[in-house]
Amino acid sequence: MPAPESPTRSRAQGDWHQDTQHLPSFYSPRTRPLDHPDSQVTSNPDSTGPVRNPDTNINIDHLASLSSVPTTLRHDDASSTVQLPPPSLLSPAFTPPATPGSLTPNQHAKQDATPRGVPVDSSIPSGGCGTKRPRLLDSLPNVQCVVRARIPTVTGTEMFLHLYTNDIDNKEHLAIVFGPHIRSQSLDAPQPGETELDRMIRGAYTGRLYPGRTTSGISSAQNDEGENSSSSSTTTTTSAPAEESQAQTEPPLVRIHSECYTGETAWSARCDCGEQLDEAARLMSLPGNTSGGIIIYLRQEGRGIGLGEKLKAYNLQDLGSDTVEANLLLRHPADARSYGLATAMLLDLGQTEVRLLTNNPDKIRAVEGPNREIRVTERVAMVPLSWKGKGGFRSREVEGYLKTKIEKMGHMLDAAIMPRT
Ligand SMILES: Nc1nc2c(ncn2[C@@H]2O[C@H](COP(=O)(O)OP(=O)(O)OP(=O)(O)O)[C@@H](O)[C@H]2O)c(=O)[nH]1
Repeated sequence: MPAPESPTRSRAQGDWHQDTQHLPSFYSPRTRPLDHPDSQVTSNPDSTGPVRNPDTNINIDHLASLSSVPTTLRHDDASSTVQLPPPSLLSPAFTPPATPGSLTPNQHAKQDATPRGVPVDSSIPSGGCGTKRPRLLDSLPNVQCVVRARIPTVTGTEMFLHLYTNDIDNKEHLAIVFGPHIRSQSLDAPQPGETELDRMIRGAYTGRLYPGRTTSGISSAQNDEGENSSSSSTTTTTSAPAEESQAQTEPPLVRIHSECYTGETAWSARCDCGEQLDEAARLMSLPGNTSGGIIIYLRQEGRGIGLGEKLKAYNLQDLGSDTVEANLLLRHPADARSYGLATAMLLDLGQTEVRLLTNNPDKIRAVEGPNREIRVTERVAMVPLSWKGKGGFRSREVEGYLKTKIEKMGHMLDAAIMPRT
């Protein structure tokens, strides 16, 4: 949310700077072979052959030993020889820098201007989304918004928090909605036998609640028809007031965000997740952004491996692996996430075109759905604030994390604009 500067996040910058001045800006921790004396990681004792990651069929032992081979580079402006991260067996092909969507726009003309995006088209190879095809489900999951509530934020902006259930997991996924015109069809659908108070309690009302309000503002015609009422999004009519049904001039800004307890709650400087969440909310709240915004907050902690496994991955990172290698060493895919729920939630919120805040090409294609139910018309890059000289934080860990995302996961961020130490 247009969240205030976290004191702890700011403090990390100073501490880090003292500790890491000697490191090159693109420093990325290297792995050690699994049999390194300092390593706590052991190769599979029961196995006589090489250990392979089930998803990638990559020989993990081989990967670890390859990663210890140094590559050297001499900076033009530095006299010391420094080591680059290891070459990767996993790197997807880079998007050529000149293709649409591959640029990293990092200048905003005015503080309150809407963020600049670049057009993308996932249907063509040169469309700025790489060439990898994510695995998609044949059909989208069913989602239901069960409750929504107004949340005034500490910066004065208001948003509506929508809580969803679905038919593929039992987690509470969220949509954080900025702007009064974006409404959930499944929430607004009248439910059999409910009263006006019931509707207001679950958030299916127009405008604002106030003490003594007695009607939800949404037509109860279908409700009155009794038994035939359904929560299906397609059969509902609502009577939203004029300001809520105003036409959108352009697609809303959308961020598909995956849960990160460490980065969002525990002040971690290992990743930029907390900053990205704050920045997405700030951009969506800018006065110049009249098309509103949606943060789809998916409960796929640790790129889908869960918090416990992510913490193990952090220990492996402290032992020298990068973020991809750590996942593979734990026998997980580099990225275990899916985005079908996000697609279904966006459709429920009435969106078929979005401007997506991301650097991740996989996300663009995946959120569009198996039949391109949604179209990502623009990509708005999430450039770390410290790269733009606009605050944020720096740490050796986050720079290694971002560098690995660029080099191994095809993230569309221009490493050349990463500030040097
Ligand atoms: N396994 C693992 N997960 C991590 C690590 N650091 C952060 N994460 C998780 O990575 C996810 C961050 O994903 P997003 O914020 O959606 O970002 P992204 O897919 O990297 O792409 P962007 O849209 O460009 O930000 C969260 O689920 C974090 O918990 C790590 O070192 N290992």
